[in-house]
Amino acid sequence: MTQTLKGRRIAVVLFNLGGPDDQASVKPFLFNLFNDPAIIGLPGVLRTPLAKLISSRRETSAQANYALMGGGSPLLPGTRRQAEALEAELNARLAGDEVQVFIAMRYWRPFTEETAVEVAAFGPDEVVLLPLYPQFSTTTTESSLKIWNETYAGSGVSRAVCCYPSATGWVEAQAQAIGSKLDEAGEGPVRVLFSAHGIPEKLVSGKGDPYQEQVETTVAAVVAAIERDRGPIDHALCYQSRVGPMKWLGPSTPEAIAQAGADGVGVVITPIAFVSEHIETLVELDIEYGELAHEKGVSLYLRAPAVGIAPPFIDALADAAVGALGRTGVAPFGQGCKADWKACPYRKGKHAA
Ligand SMILES: C=CC1=C(C)c2cc3[nH]c(cc4nc(cc5[nH]c(cc1n2)c(C)c5CCC(=O)O)C(CCC(=O)O)=C4C)c(C)c3C=C
Ligand SMILES: [Fe+2]
Ligand SMILES: [Fe+2]
Repeated sequence: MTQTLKGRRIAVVLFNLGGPDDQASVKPFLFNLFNDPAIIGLPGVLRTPLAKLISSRRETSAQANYALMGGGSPLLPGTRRQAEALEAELNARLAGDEVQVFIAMRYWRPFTEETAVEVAAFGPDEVVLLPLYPQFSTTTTESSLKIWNETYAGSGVSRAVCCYPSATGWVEAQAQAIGSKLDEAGEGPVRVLFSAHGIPEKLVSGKGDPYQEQVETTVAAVVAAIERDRGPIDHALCYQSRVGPMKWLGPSTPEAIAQAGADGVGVVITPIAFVSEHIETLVELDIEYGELAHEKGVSLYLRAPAVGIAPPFIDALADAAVGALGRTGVAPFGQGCKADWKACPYRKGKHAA
């Protein structure tokens, strides 16, 4: 049902991971990440000392990687650009209402807890919780929404967007970015590698985390959009950024790059679970895996940019926010969906809105 009531104050909260803004904040950022029970599922008495240990051990190498991007993460500036574009789009679509878009980061500033206070001060009639993760994972979306639900004490009816793995604008933005790189690649044999951030396999098999299934949904939709325009493409899904000793989802992106070398095909690689540029794209995909591709004899290695503020993607976010505002009779997170997200009516093909 479409809302017709005008003059509402609408807060849209964008959730993302956050990243250190300078070299000094690398260690506390890593501590916050590894101290999250959604990342390390141990009781606090064990998790907190472990998080201290891991963040100390990783500090120097992580600082060196952030130094390659000027010292800190570009995630917040990129997210601010997305927030501005979305706010303009939503205020145009919902003329008569006042829409303000906020940013809530999980592990660094602006912290979700701080944003919850800011949103309360805005005094919204409606709150839309919109993760900048197209695919739901317990490690990302659920972790962010949990903190939000525990800390937000302001006004308004809150509705969460669970995920949007096959939303039209998201898929089109991906297909366009990859299509441009395929044009650049020219005539030789090329494989499109869809690289998603990995998670431990145990989260999928044990906890039923829907992330892998939703990443596969995105890949299938993007491949269909590309093939609609250009005919069949060679493609593979792989997972990057493994951390720690556990078995993660595979094949890993380094394995997929080595395979491309062995098969004698060039590579167009695209981040399929990130919507902006940050350490995982600018350092891991561009520098580390670029060097690996060279070592493995991959003759062509091109990387498609993250969708950022590509108009179809901003449209997809706006569609999701407007869809959530008009939602009645569907349990938002914090009620039915959070308690039992496997039963979420917005899972699978129904996430487009
Ligand atoms: C789809 C998005 C993401 C998932 C799923 C995810 C899971 C996950 N991540 C780690 C450990 C690290 N992630 C790090 C950086 C990082 N991760 C994401 C997104 C997802 N993570 C983003 C957007 C970023 C970039 C932040 C930035 O500063 O630019 C890092 C820090 C960087 C590094 O040292 O490599 C770690 C560590 C785990 C363990 C995990 C699932 C269990
Ligand atoms: Fe859901
Ligand atoms: Fe991560």
